[in-house]
Amino acid sequence: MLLARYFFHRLVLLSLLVSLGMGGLLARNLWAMHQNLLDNAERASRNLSHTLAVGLEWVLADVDRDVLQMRSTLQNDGLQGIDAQAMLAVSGSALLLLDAQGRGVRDMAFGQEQIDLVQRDFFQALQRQPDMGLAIGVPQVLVQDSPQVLPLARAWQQADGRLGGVIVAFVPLQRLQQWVSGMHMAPGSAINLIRMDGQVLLRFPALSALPRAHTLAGSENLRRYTASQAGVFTRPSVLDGIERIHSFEHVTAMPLLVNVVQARDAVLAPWRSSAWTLGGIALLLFLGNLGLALLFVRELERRRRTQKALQVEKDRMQEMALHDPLTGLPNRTLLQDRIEHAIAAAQREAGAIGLLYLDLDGFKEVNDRWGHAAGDHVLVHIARQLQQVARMSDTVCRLGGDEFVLLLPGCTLVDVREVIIRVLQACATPCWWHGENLQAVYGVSGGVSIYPEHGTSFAELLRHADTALYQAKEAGRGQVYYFQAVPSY
Ligand SMILES: Nc1nc2c(ncn2[C@@H]2O[C@H](COP(=O)(O)OP(=O)(O)OP(=O)(O)O)[C@@H](O)[C@H]2O)c(=O)[nH]1
Repeated sequence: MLLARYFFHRLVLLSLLVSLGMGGLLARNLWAMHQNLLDNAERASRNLSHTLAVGLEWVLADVDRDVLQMRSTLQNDGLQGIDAQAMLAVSGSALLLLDAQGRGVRDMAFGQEQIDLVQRDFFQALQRQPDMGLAIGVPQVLVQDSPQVLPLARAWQQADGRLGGVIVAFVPLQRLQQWVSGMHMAPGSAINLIRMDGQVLLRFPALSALPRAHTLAGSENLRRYTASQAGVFTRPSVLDGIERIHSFEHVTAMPLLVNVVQARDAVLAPWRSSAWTLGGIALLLFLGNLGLALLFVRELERRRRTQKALQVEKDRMQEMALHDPLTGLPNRTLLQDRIEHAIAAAQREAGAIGLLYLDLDGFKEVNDRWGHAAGDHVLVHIARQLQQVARMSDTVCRLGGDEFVLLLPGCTLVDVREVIIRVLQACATPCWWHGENLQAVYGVSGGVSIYPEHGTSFAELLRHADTALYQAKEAGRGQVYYFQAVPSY
């Protein structure tokens, strides 16, 4: 409950607000870092895929030029136009001429005329659709124990339009691999060479789990790859479902594209560790801040309580200093203060003040017969009676012992008579003590002085009222005298 009250203290709320502000700022910066990292990764991937696409185009277009050159010779001059020298590929790749049945007609690399490639994917594709242009096969081994090659093939047609055969160039895979082999790839990142139909031709670094005929055909990723010349997007990979940043670019004039994929998790790994560290520090600062604010508020509360207790004590002391502890009536000190204020007011307004000095008769006997407690009871009873007859502006005071004073501002010599009657009646009311009426034993005598007739100061008025009281007692008790010993009732 107390903690809940502390919690809603302005200081704590302020500290929460400051902490929230700082937290917001930190979150904003972390978010900016996060976005920067992704942007940088995208930019780096885009640059890399662009460089690779341009480089591949440069190499493969060279090879394709050789193929095109041979096709034009074949179509113009037929087979006899091909001599050994003419078949030397300028690009340095091996060239092979297949007849319409996929058998080797002439080759510059292997010197094998009996080679049969009818089952190879590129040959079958061209056989089905001779006008498809450049066909690119999956990396393959041409003859046993030779290194893997990437086939680039085109059909040539005879004068009558029939398929004359296929010219195929083999680009050693090693030649392509050596470009990328020096690159350092982060975990989960890869470079892929993909045919437009979705067939993955090459992947670096090679995945041991990569299926031989891994194809993206029919996937959303392939749809995006083929929808534009180049681009970047983030999606799970087809192969393993890991979320990756995909940057791709088409190899100009080839049914090929290059993509660079980076695992989003790996890209964000350094950010994540910074975020945890900064988040942890921010949380500690937040808790520290909150803790300090709570401690501070608790200290403030403690001081406030102490001050309140001190004030209560001070008020109590003041009350004790100005009031009678038995009856709670103002004491002599407060009476003096009130009279002086009343005199000042009366002087300003030419008003009057009555002072009625009362002393119980036979009070000692009450004490003697029934004990001090009974005496106290009588004193409290008289105090209450006097308070009841007094007006709001009057002051009933206990001077000490069995002496009471009534300060009656605005009360003239004429008015005081009525007050005296009421006071004497009030004091005559029964005062019961264990079934006995103590009032049968005591009575009351009084003396009156009036401002300004009988005095203009507290001391003078009190003294004269006391004198009148003395005279009343002398005259036989149970009566009230005005000063100058004129009996009033
Ligand atoms: N119970 C009680 N008695 C008190 C207190 N203060 C003074 N007294 C007693 O009050 C009495 C006052 O004395 P007196 O005024 O001579 O008593 P009295 O019998 O009224 O005499 P007269 O005034 O001459 O009629 C004394 O016995 C005091 O001890 C008090 O606070 N409580």
